[in-house]
Amino acid sequence: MPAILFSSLTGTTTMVASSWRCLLRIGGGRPSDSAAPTIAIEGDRLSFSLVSKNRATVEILKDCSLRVPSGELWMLLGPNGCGKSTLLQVLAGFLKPTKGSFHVNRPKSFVFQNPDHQVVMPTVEADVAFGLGKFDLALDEVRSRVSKALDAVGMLKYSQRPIQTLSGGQKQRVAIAGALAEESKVLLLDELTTFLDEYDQLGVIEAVKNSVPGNGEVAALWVTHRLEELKHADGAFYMENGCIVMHGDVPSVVDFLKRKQSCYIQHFNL
Ligand SMILES: Nc1ncnc2c1ncn2[C@@H]1O[C@H](COP(=O)(O)OP(=O)(O)OP(=O)(O)O)[C@@H](O)[C@H]1O
Repeated sequence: MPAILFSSLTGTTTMVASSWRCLLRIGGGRPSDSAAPTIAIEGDRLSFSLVSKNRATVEILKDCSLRVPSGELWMLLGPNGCGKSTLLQVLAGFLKPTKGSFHVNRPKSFVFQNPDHQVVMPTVEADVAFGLGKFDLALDEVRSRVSKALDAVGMLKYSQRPIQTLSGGQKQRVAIAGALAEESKVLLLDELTTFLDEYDQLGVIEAVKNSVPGNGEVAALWVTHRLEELKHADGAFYMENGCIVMHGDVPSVVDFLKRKQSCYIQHFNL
């Protein structure tokens, strides 16, 4: 653990925060030396069910198949309650699918919706360095990774700032920087902009776009209900009632959604 960065912490704080952070950065082992496959996220006929209190089986995901290539940002769209977050949690490994299989390149990181659930350390720099403690890196390497990651999300000039003075969007960007510092190959992003104002939304979108450079190894799957964010993606999946009913490049998905909207308007004679 980089002692200089964490000198203000007590051992107790570090231990508690460390076990908590395991939830965010999943499988943070060293990246594999083998060449990364072209597909970073792959799900094959994933289903997920729960048994309700009255012992009825509730199907939340039904036969969901998806593929996200390395170097691309894809969005997962759909109405409230259609299963987007559940699918993301299955891909993160938080939930075990009832049927189907999946592969997600590692290390993979999950960034939660609430910015206050992302950050655990007193300063920006310490928070980004936090997950690197397990790698036994030289201090120069830690510093270099932290600076590079903060630069990618546009937060380098805030490196010494106390975390609690940041806006929600800035906290999200610090969380993304933490994942990049660990050289995460996959970012699973759950409705990052829900609690943010317009300015912070744009900052987070820019941060994600910089983190997923076109020909790079990092892929991201972003759950959103904001259609205006679609224009930043390389492609999207559209879900309804637990199923992926459409996927494709952004123009095809936009066209599909416009046609859906106009059918709806005609149906209800609006
Ligand atoms: N633990 C649970 N017990 C019972 N039902 C659940 C549970 N988790 C999710 N659900 C149900 O599964 C469905 C899908 O939930 P999920 O949160 O994945 O949807 P979502 O598309 O992400 O919704 P939103 O856009 O509102 O966040 C919802 O109907 C939800 O109520």
